Amino acid sequence: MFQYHCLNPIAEKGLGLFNEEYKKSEDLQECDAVLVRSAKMHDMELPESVKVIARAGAGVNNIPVKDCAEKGVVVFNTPGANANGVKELVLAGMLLASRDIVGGIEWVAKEKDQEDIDKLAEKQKKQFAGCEIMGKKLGIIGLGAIGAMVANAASALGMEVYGYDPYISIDAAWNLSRTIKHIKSLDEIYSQCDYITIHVPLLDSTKEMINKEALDKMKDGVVLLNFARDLLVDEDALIEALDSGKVKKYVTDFANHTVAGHKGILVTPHLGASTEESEENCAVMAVKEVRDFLENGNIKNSVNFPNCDMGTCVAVGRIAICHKNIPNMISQFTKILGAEGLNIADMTNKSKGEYAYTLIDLESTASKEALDELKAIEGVSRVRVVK
Ligand SMILES: NC(=O)c1ccc[n+]([C@@H]2O[C@H](COP(=O)([O-])OP(=O)(O)OC[C@H]3O[C@@H](n4cnc5c(N)ncnc54)[C@H](O)[C@@H]3O)[C@@H](O)[C@H]2O)c1
Ligand SMILES: O=C(O)CC[C@@H](O)C(=O)O
Repeated sequence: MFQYHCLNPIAEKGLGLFNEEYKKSEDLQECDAVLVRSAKMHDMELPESVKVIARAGAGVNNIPVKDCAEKGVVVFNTPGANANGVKELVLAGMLLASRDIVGGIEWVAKEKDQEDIDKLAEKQKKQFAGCEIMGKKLGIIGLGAIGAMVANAASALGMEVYGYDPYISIDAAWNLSRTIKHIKSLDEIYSQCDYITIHVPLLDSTKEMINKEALDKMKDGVVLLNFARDLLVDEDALIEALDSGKVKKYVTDFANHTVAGHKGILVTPHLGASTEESEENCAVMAVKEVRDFLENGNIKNSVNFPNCDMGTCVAVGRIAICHKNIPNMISQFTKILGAEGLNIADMTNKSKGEYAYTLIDLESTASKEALDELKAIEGVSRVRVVK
């Protein structure tokens, strides 16, 4: 029996995929798995029982990913599962920034009791007029799941799309429309584009990448959209650029005291992935990842351990070892198992950066002593009997 705990509400369509072998628990103690959306986990004390965290979403900046790797806790996310939801809101954001739709709707609501509201509307509407996005230049920073979808959709709407992503995956590149201009320098995006949208993860290297220097290089009257993370933008510098007229509108999905209520800023309350479809897609993917990991030891879409798949175990036993990616680990594992007369039926070892993962199928059951010896190897963070 496995236990899981949800730190945020997770769509029932996903949780329904847990079978009778799983129990939802109201507290973390004794849990094998944690499911999370945006809850901040950096200061959370995780019990030793937690082996896996699944982020039902893309960004993992709310999770101490490296600390988890050190403790042998595998962290998953759900790449692409909410990308369409975000893409649609980005398109809406561009339209809201281009036409004063919000101002117009608010005006009608305010004047609703005017007898001649229809005539008044025709007179007043010029104050809400705007511009079209067709023919405008859109710069996209980050062409992953969301950026690539935004690029293709904006291109289909007649925008001239400039894309910048020095680390683009082959899959994302294949999915991009041929109309997207491949841009190799951010300066070109800044100097050419009327709209700029950012779709990169929040990392030390991307924090405040949109700063005063970047803003100064942008075209006068640029519209900036941020549906990725607020800390990617130096929002004090942004406010200055807005107040000076350099930036026409800032559309952000992240409410905070700097942006909320400020003229020229449209703020949504982190709604990018808040659609029925995205919430369900993320929950379904997260639960499948957790189940395959807990039941088979397989890893797919982890952000701190490598992909590793040995299917369902048909041997007598399977053990999973989280460890450092350093020399001499496999030989130490096989020495301990060999000394106990355990024959290895199958084995996989994969690495990702500093960390590695080994799955070993055995023709007989490993003793507690052998497991303890494996755990005691320097660089091993967790040994788990999967079967
Ligand atoms: N508003 C929301 O509700 C919401 C929903 C989903 C994701 N997000 C945010 O959006 C981000 C992107 O999501 P995604 O699903 O597209 O992720 P993704 O991993 O598919 O794409 C990120 C892309 O950014 C690129 N990148 C990384 N560093 C870069 C840099 N310095 N310059 C240019 N490109 C760089 C990567 O190569 C990758 O292609 C997430 O990390 C998350 O923070 C927000
Ligand atoms: O769970 C959410 O609503 C937001 C998810 C989003 O920020 C993400 O990074 O995927």
